[in-house]
Amino acid sequence: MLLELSGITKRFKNGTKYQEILENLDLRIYEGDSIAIKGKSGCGKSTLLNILGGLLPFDEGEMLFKSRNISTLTVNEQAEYRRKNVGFVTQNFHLLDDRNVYDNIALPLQYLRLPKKLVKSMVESVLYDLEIEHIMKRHISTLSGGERQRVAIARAIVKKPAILLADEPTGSLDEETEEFILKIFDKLHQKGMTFVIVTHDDTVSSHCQHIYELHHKKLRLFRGVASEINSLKDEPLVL
Ligand SMILES: Nc1ncnc2c1ncn2[C@@H]1O[C@H](COP(=O)(O)OP(=O)(O)OP(=O)(O)O)[C@@H](O)[C@H]1O
Repeated sequence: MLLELSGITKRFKNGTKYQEILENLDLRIYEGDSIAIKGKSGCGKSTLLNILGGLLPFDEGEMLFKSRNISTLTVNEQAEYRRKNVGFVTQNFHLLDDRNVYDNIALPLQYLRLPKKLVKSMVESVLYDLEIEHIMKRHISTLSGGERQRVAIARAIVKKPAILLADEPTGSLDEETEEFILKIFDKLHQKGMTFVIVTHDDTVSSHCQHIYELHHKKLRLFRGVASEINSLKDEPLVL
């Protein structure tokens, strides 16, 4: 198993009160899984994605990555976990506007201190896969939304992460660009990449093996293998 969440509870402090967002949530992710997470606005999808990515601490429970307990790692060790294993595609891309496409994609590899030659060949390979070689010298600020999204995906996958986390990856794209992005995810899935996509879009989730809904602070399975989720105990299974 790649990632295992057991009994995760997450609260945010708003003023003097605590708001519980996730309660005793369980999830098992196997290598090569493609998972969609749906749910109403504000139900905690991004919170869950940030926990999976090691960006957000939680209050109770345990998260194991390849049997290693992530919650007990130091801040530096958690940063290392993210750098090495997690690719993130966020809603607003978080690209560096004043740098070109090549530099943005190369950044995660530079953080890993890989040799320049290797960085070049890895960036070129992903530029080719995402059909964005022709814009590699363009500054991010000059790109369209669809182009930015492809660059954001390229940057997330260039280091071949163990898991790719994507928050509404087709959120503001037109149909044609969405189709292209979905083909990329299909190809990545065929190559064995594991990913979790937060999405409102049924077309996007239909490309995933397992579809969960975040509902009442827990996950319930919409489509997939029921034995892979423990939190179904209290929830109806909709197939
Ligand atoms: N840092 C924070 N401090 C306090 N409250 C927060 C924080 N981050 C998120 N929340 C609250 O937690 C709840 C869940 O937020 P989250 O962004 O995870 O929802 P979501 O399901 O991703 O929503 P959307 O679909 O609208 O993007 C919301 O009520 C939000 O206001």
